[in-house]
Order: sequence, then structure tokens, then C-alpha cells
Amino acid sequence: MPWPTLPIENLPAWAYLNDVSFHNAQVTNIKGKGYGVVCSKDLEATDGTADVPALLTVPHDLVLNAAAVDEYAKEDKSFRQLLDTVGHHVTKRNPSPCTTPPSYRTIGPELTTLQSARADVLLFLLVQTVLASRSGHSPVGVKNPWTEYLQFLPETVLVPTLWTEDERHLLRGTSLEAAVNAKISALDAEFALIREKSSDITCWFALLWEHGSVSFTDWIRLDALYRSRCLELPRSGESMVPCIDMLNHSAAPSAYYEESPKDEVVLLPRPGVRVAQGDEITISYGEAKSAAEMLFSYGFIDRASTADGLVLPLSPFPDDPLAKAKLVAFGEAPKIHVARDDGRDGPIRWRSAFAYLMCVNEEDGLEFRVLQQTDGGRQLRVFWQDEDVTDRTSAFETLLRDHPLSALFGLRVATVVQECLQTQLERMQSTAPPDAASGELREDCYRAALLLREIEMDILERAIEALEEERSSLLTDKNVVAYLGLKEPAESGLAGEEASNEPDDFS
Ligand SMILES: C[S@@+](CC[C@H](N)C(=O)[O-])C[C@H]1O[C@@H](n2cnc3c(N)ncnc32)[C@H](O)[C@@H]1O
Repeated sequence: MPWPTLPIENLPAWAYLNDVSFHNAQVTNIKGKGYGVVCSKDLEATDGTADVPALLTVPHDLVLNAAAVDEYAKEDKSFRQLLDTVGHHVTKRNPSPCTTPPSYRTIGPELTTLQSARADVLLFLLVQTVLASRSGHSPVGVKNPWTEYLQFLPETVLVPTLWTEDERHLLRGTSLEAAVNAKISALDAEFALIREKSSDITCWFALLWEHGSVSFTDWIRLDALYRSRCLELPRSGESMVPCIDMLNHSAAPSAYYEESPKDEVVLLPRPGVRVAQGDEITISYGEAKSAAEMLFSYGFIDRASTADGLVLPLSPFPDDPLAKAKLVAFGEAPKIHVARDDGRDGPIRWRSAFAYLMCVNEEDGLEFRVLQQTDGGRQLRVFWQDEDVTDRTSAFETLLRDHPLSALFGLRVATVVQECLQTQLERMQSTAPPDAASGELREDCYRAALLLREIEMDILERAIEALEEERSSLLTDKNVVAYLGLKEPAESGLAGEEASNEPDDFS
């Protein structure tokens, strides 16, 4: 659909009409970053916490989240019908802070409705965009301040879900390769579901789908806009806030946002900062985000503020007869997290809760039982050493700790993780990106991908080294030595029939 746009010069009028107040600050173009907010008068904030005038104040009723979408739906019967059919998240009054990065939440293949706060907001934005792009036609829904505000937002965001296939190829071997593919598949499933469900409602069929009005790219774009602009508010949770979402990120931010006692969202200068007239006011998008997370969510990497780390998917052994049961019992996508302690100074550490479950088997004491329930249902239960650990499948590292063969299990896990990282590194090394951006490759995407590759290659190399040290140390453990038959089995009492002289056979 043609993306409706309004010149940024119209924003002050929109702000005035909607009670958004800017105080010595204004939105303007910033080279290389799209729009941003600059100081219109020298700013010198005191160190004290005494009342500081807000640089920007946004009334609570403009904050867009699932609760707000619910309110809009009360005034708009047709939108309510769409929301009830396709999505509708149940809103809690005081949402707990979100722990999973929204960017990495994916939807499984069994998608039947879109029940998330994000999906409700996206549906709302989709309808508003269609309403805005239909100027001249008879209105089909109720317009609101967002119908117009949307038109100030950029047409594209450089997040990898909106990169071309050639640009995405630059991510081969990085942690984003699988994450971006999974995200695009999840978006595709969402879009198919919206299409299927809303096509049954006559007015929405006409509005959304007749003449191919809305395309999959529109849905990807809305998702990108949401991901790159939503904030975590202390009380209102994950939300989009107009005008506050015009602030760019910096490793040395000059401002921060919070919710006032009147539930307005306010932008305040950081204590002690000075910003000269015409200089940009910035906030922090988070200090603990990795380069991959920054690129995935915002479409750029700020080397000065990214934490060294990456997350990779982990698959169970293809020949493990318990693989499926382990996956079901684990209940979430298995991953390996690699990160440096203390941001960029500490040693590289890794963790992978699934790797511990993955590396034990029936002969070690792992058992799955299917319990028949009184209501006819069946339930998978997990036992470790005859103890029911169904609720602790992510705690196998701890569960294995007291076992006499804990070092052997540790060795298996370290080997599996090292192999996974090594495969990833080799995949990255096997694809050399071109020397420069050309043709289909946009310069910003090319540079961001190269930086990500450089950062992740370094992390992978260091993690592989650390794992090699860990394995070497575990290989000297007396129980491991005995188990692997590197010593005489008779000496150990542990090796038994399973002793092997093949040191690499840990699986
Ligand atoms: C919340 S919006 C900020 C306003 C945005 N610049 C605009 O034009 O509407 C976030 C987006 O701004 C851009 N951005 C923010 N901080 C940036 C930075 N330090 N360097 C480059 N781009 C940045 C990225 O495109 C990001 O996805």
C-alpha cells in the first residue's frame, strides 16, 4: 500500500492540537539517523533532583499499548470486531517488566490467533495506516491522533527483516542469520492468519484485501516500526509514545524518559548534562544489548554501547531417540548464550540450559513417562535418578552437579557447545562478503553486517578457546579419565562396561 507521509514541519501543529508540549526542544533531520530531537536553547541541567522542567511532555492518552488499543476498540465497533476475531490480548493492570527481548519472541507453527500486546498494537497501526492512505474515500473506521502521527514516521527502517535477500546474505554465519529467518517465518504466519480471519468480515475484506491493498511488506514494516520505536515504561509496560519515539540513541545520552505522577510520559535532562543550542538530545536504548540485538531491533550498531555477546540456536542430536521428548519437556527454543562478563572487559562465559538436558540419556538416569490423567488427558513427566523433575528441565546443570559423573556430563556439554560455536564460525568464514557495497547492497546495511561479523567472529573465537581450556581441564578429572578408559578401568570403579578409549565419543 502507498505509505502515507506528512512533512515533519507539520509536527508542531499536531503536537499543539494533541497537548504534547516541547520545551526548548524540537524535532528535525539528523544526518544519518533520520529524525531526531535537538535543543532549541542552550541546556545546562543541575546535578540536583529538584524540579527540572521536562523537555517534552506527552499526555497518557496518547501512549499506545494493548490497553490503549482496547480503549480505541470500545469507540470503534468495526475495529473491535477485527480485534476480537484476529487477536485480543488480555491486559493486566500492572504488567511486569518484560524479560524476553521483544525482538526475539517468535510464534510457533500452530498459530491460531494473535494474542499478544504487540499484535494488538500492530493491528491497530495497520488499520490506522490504511485509513490514512485512503484520504478521499469514505472513512471506514474512527480516526484518532495516531492516524495522523503515523504519517510522520519513516517509510523504512534498516532492520534486517526489511533488508533485501542479497543484504541478508551478508548475515550468513552470524547469530542473526537464524534469528532473521525465524522472524520472517513468524511474520509470514501472522500475516496469513490476519488475512484468513479478517477476510471473513465483509467490511475488513474490502478495506484490507480488495485490490491487494495491504501486502506482507506492509506487515513487516509495521513490525519493524513497532520494534524500533517501542519503549518499556515503568508503569504502562511496552508502549509506543509519540514524539518520545523521535529520540535517537547514544552511549552518552543527555536525557531519559519516565512516567510522571499524572501518568504523562516526560523527557528529562540527565543530571549535570549540558547540551548546546542545535545539538542533539539523546536517550539510551539499553546498555546491555548485544550488537545483534541492536541491529535486529533498531537497524544500527553503536559499538560504544553494545555488550559483547551473542545467542545461537541449539538442536538436539539428530540420532537421539529422546530428542523430541527433551524438546517438549524443555518447553522453549534451545539456545546457547555467549557473553563477556562486565560488558567488554571480563572473560567470555557461555550458558545453555538445554545442553545439559541434551547430554544425558536413559543410561545416565534420565527417563520420560507419560501419565494418564483422570480427565483423559496425558502428561509428559521427566525423571532424573527416579526423581520427578518435570518443573526443573531448565535446571539440569544444577541437577547434575551432585552426580559422581558430573565432570563427564560437563565435558559432554562443553564439547557440544564448542562444536556448535565452531560450526557457526566456519560458516561465517566460508562466506567472504564483497569488498564494498554495490548494486543491491545499501551502504548502511553493508557496514552494519560487516561490523556484526567482525564482533561475532571475535566472540566465537574467544569462546571456542575458553571452551577448549574448560575441556582440557575436565579431561584431567579422575572420574572422566576413568570413564573414558584413559586409566585402567579396575582403578576407577566408575568406568565399568561403558569405558571407551575413544576420547571424542562424548555423545
Ligand atoms: C525510536 S526511532 C528514533 C527516531 C528516528 N530517527 C526517526 O527518524 O524517526 C529509532 C530509529 O532511529 C535510528 N537511530 C536511533 N539512534 C541512532 C544512532 N545512534 N545511529 C543511527 N541511527 C539511529 C534508527 O533507525 C532506529 O531504528
